[in-house]
Amino acid sequence: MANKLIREIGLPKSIANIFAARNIVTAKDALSLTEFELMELLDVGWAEVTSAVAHISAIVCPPYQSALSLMEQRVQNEHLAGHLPTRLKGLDEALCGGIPFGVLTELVGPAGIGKTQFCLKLSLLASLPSSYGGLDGHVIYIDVESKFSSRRLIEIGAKSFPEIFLTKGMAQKMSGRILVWRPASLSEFTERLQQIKVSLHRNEVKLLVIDSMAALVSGEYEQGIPRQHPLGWHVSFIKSLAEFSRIPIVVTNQVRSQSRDEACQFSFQVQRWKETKEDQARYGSHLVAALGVHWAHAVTIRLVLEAKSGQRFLKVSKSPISPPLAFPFDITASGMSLLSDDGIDLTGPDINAIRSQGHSDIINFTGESLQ
Ligand SMILES: Nc1ncnc2c1ncn2[C@@H]1O[C@H](COP(=O)(O)OP(=O)(O)OP(=O)(O)O)[C@@H](O)[C@H]1O
Repeated sequence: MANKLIREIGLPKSIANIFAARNIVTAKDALSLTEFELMELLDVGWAEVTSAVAHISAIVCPPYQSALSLMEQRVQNEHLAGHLPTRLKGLDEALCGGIPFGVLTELVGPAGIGKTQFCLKLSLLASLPSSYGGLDGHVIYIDVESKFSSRRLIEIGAKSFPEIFLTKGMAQKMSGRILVWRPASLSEFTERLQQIKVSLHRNEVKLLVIDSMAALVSGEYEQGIPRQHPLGWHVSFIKSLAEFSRIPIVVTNQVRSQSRDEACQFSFQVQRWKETKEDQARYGSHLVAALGVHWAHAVTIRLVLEAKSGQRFLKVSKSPISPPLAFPFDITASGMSLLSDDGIDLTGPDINAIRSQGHSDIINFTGESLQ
């Protein structure tokens, strides 16, 4: 605004020419001087100077906006704040439409519980034509652990959307929209992330998946909690990327055992540690998300995938719009499916607990491994 050119802001030509002749080009140049200085410099009267300054100020100052007009703008922009439906009815209802645009959604859970399966399905849904309820866009899938399986992707597509995937050429078209990138190191990831805004725009990307964020720093936590968060910069950058690009960003996070040091760094926390141990005994969980508190604050939605008594559960553990809920689920050839769309209410430590009870019985998929 301050750099607006004086010749373009509708001053009477006679006075605009005098400003130009004295090399006062922008609104900022003019408003940096007092009226008296302007009178002296331009060699014009008080009335002309004050009227010109008032005109320049009125043009460059952002106008007041009423609360009503701000609300109207918000309603108008609501289409930008959309959702990617997961097609898991209970979850979509809880999240008021699905995975929201413009924020980070995290999937956390033990190995083999189904995080990648969920990400594959979301990628397909984002690439699907809008006539089929998709976002009709590209997906950038950052496959940190080389777990992405194109055969499994096509299998989920063919079983979930046979009308599209069994049409000639469509499987190629859909999978061609999913751009997979495997960073070799954290530094390569960091470098590429800095340029990703351009890729998101150029490729009309409608979903960004990072599977998994924790794997980028695997080993960092083995010696206890690091002093500085190794992904501190990335957390802020990815969050701002979601806000800037208005697309859903889904990241996976792994689990690790909670250490005693972590639960009671100070003497007053010893009681808390005892309670934690009791909760762990009661809830059968000693697992926490691999990336710590700093990361947890950055995510808007946390979905915990866990195993309890040999059954998989998907929990909405953090959401600004949904109460904490749990849905039993299964993984079939068509991907994840909820066994019930009625969420079970969660309270207390149950909300954040990450269990892996009877986990080994359910992750052992005996079918052909798809790469
Ligand atoms: N075709 C299929 N049919 C049924 N279940 C399958 C099929 N393919 C994979 N699974 C299930 O998905 C599980 C693997 O899930 P996934 O790879 O998403 O785990 P993850 O949570 O991403 O694990 P990690 O943290 O190790 O990456 C398998 O253990 C199996 O139970």
